Order: sequence, then structure tokens, then C-alpha cells
Amino acid sequence: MTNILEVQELNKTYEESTFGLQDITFSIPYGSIVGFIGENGAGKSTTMGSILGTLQKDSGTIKMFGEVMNAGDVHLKDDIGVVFDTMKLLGGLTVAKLERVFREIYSNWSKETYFQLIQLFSLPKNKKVSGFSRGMSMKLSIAVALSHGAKLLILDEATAGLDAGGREDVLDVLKTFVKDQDRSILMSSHISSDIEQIADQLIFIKGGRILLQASKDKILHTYGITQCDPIHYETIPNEIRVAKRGSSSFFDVLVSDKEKLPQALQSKPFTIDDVTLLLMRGERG
Ligand SMILES: Nc1ncnc2c1ncn2[C@@H]1O[C@H](COP(=O)(O)OP(=O)(O)OP(=O)(O)O)[C@@H](O)[C@H]1O
Repeated sequence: MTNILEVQELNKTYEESTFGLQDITFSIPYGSIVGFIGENGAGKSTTMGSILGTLQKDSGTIKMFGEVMNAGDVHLKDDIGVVFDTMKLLGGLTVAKLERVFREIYSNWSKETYFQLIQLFSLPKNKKVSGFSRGMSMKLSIAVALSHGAKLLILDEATAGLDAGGREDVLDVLKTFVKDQDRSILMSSHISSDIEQIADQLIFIKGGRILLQASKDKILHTYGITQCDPIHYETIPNEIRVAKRGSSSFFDVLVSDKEKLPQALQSKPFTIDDVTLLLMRGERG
């Protein structure tokens, strides 16, 4: 078994909204961190909620740890650690008292891991959680998600609201989490530098559809972005055109293999942010 999660042809619509996920299909191999990238309203949280079963999907198959997930599959949920940016933990309790609650909820709870993370994240043990800042609450949610023996972490904007030091601590912990190759992470983030730093696979979503899924290394080393006028654009082989953006006289073009660009065109240095903008704001090449 090579994939920890397989999502096949997932569709989900809402009443009172024209938005819908359209045949979302992707998989997450063991030992990988997958970055889920899309603008506000692209469908990241809807996809994650449908995977977790907190939202009811219209159709599609979700396979986790080799088993097809059905509504109410609680036994699999112990194996999933979840952090959503709107998550509320029991506010009237302290970090120390919360530990006693989670100990009862999770069969594989590790008090030791929890308090190690609380210390690493510099969270106060005896202050009520309701008095925590947004960043502190996120760190606490991450500590909980990492302390119950989960094999798959689903993190929705988990680094949002963290200061630079906090982000570094969290990213280091996440890298360690997947090190043994038997656990994986699906994480969405608006901060593409975070994703660029730790993800090995990237999934780009727009308007409920996946535009591109590829390894980060492939995107950074095989893909290319070139700038050209419409005449030169026509010389780019169709099969490598991914997206284009610009005015009628000048384009930025994302191609899937820079080696196949015509000689007159060259790829410029680029970041994952540049790729994201081209895919999100541009049109299909
Ligand atoms: N309960 C709901 N009822 C109706 N429409 C909804 C509901 N929840 C989300 N939507 C719509 O679904 C679309 C996708 O929302 P979703 O939260 O999945 O996007 P997202 O990529 O996670 O965005 P963000 O980055 O802003 O969190 C949006 O147009 C949103 O308005």
C-alpha cells in the first residue's frame, strides 16, 4: 500500500451556493507532506471537510489507510489529527486540565508528547485557553493533533496567525512527524513560503477543480515560466503549455517542461508563489 489517502471523483455542492467541488481526485503517499494551494473560496476547506466526513459529500470515494471511509467510521478518525483555523477548544480549561480531557478521548494519547510540544511552543500551562491569542490557540490545536498517535494530519491554515519563530517551530515539528515514512500531512496554507519550505507534493485548486498536482521538485526543476509575445507564444508546443497570464501583447507562460521550450525562449527564475499566481489568476495555456 503506497497511499495513506486516496480521494476519487469527489463532488460536493451546497444548498444556497453555486459553488461545487468537481471530481476532485488526488492521493497522498506515505511519508509525504502535501501542500493544498488555492485562493479564498477555492474549495480547500470543503475538500478537507468532505474527507473528514464533517461535510456530507454528494459522490466520490475516500480511501484512508487502504479502507474506504463511510459516514460514521469513527475508528479511523483516531488516526487522523485535525487542525482547522476556526477550531475552538474548551475555553474554560487550562492546558493542563485539557490534557486530562484528551487522555479520556483518545486511546493512543501521549501525555509526554503533549507537554513536550506545549513547552516547545512556549504555551502557559495554567492559563485558561479562552485567554489565548489566535496564534497560541493554533499552537495548542497542533499540539493536540500531534499527541494522539495520528498517522494522517489534516491542517487547514494551521500556520496562519503564527509569528516567524512560531512558524519555524511548527514547520520543524511537522517535518519530524513524517520522517519515518509511515505518516503524512495534507496542509492548506495561504503562506506559500511555508508550503515551499516543507511540502513535497503540491495540489493547486481553483473554483472547486484541481488545476495541477505535481511534486514540488518537479515544479521547481522541470517546469518553467517564460515571458513572450503572442507570436512566440504560438511556437510553444501545446503539450507543455499549462497556463498563461498577461495582456494581449505580452504573456507570462507556465510550461511543464522548460527543456522543450523553443530556443528563442528561456525560463526565468521563479518561486512557488509565481506558479500559484499564474495558475490562479491566469488562464489555461
Ligand atoms: N456552508 C456553506 N454553504 C454555502 N456555501 C458554502 C458553505 N461553506 C462554504 N461555501 C462556499 O464554498 C466555496 C468554497 O469554500 P471553502 O471554504 O471550501 O474555500 P477555501 O478554499 O477553504 O477558502 P479560504 O481560503 O477562504 O478558507 C466558497 O464559495 C464558499 O462561499
